[in-house]
Amino acid sequence: MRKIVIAGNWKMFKTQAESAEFLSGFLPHLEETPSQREVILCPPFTDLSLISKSLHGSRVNLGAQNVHWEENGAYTGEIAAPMLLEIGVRYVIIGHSERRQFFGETDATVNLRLKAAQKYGLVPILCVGETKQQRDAGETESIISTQLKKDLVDIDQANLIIAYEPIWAIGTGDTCESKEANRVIGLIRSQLTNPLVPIQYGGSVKPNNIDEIMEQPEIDGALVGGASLEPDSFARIVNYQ
Ligand SMILES: O=C(CO)COP(=O)(O)O
Repeated sequence: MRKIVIAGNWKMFKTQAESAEFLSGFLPHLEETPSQREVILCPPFTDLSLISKSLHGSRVNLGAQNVHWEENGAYTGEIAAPMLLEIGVRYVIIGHSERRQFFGETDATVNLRLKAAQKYGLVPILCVGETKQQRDAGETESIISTQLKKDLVDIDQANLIIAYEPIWAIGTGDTCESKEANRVIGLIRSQLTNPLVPIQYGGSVKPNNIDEIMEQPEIDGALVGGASLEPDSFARIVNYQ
């Protein structure tokens, strides 16, 4: 049985005060959440320490939005895995399209980050996906296949989550049709050596489409951006039927 994993990626949103307010609204909803569902919050680095303390004893796990590949060093602005582990982080998003698009992330650096995360015992959430232009040109399969081939060199698939995030569906309200997301996720799975890797869908996941998305047999969860910022909305997603 593959695990169901629902993660909120807060991107560059929420101060500490705002994240504390979120938790007080969100945590009580988790009493209704089926116990085998994994729930993860990935706030900005500056919120991690405070949220980690507030989550103590709760069933929510903590994730970061990036990690550097060295243990420490002269890398201004970067964060290393031991720093995350010490404050209770267990997961880390790697290769998000916003990192690839705006911060020069390449398949080579994604691979280095994945290796470092696993070396220190963090479970990476690897993001892959195509642009609108690539989809229109019929390149979806080849783009994703290349990303997987390059990103997953020497990666242990027993400790890995993948998120299929079509770039054109992120933050646009233009969700990928659930059957199409299911098809692409099936293709991703066919390229993996471990059939148990959870594969999430991400891109305009909302309370009104989560049920349909989670009905698809290949989809093992969601990586949620905008709709994870508001307690009731994220609770509705986590507690999908
Ligand atoms: O990028 C995403 C999650 O990592 C998706 O963002 P939205 O849910 O805001 O479209």
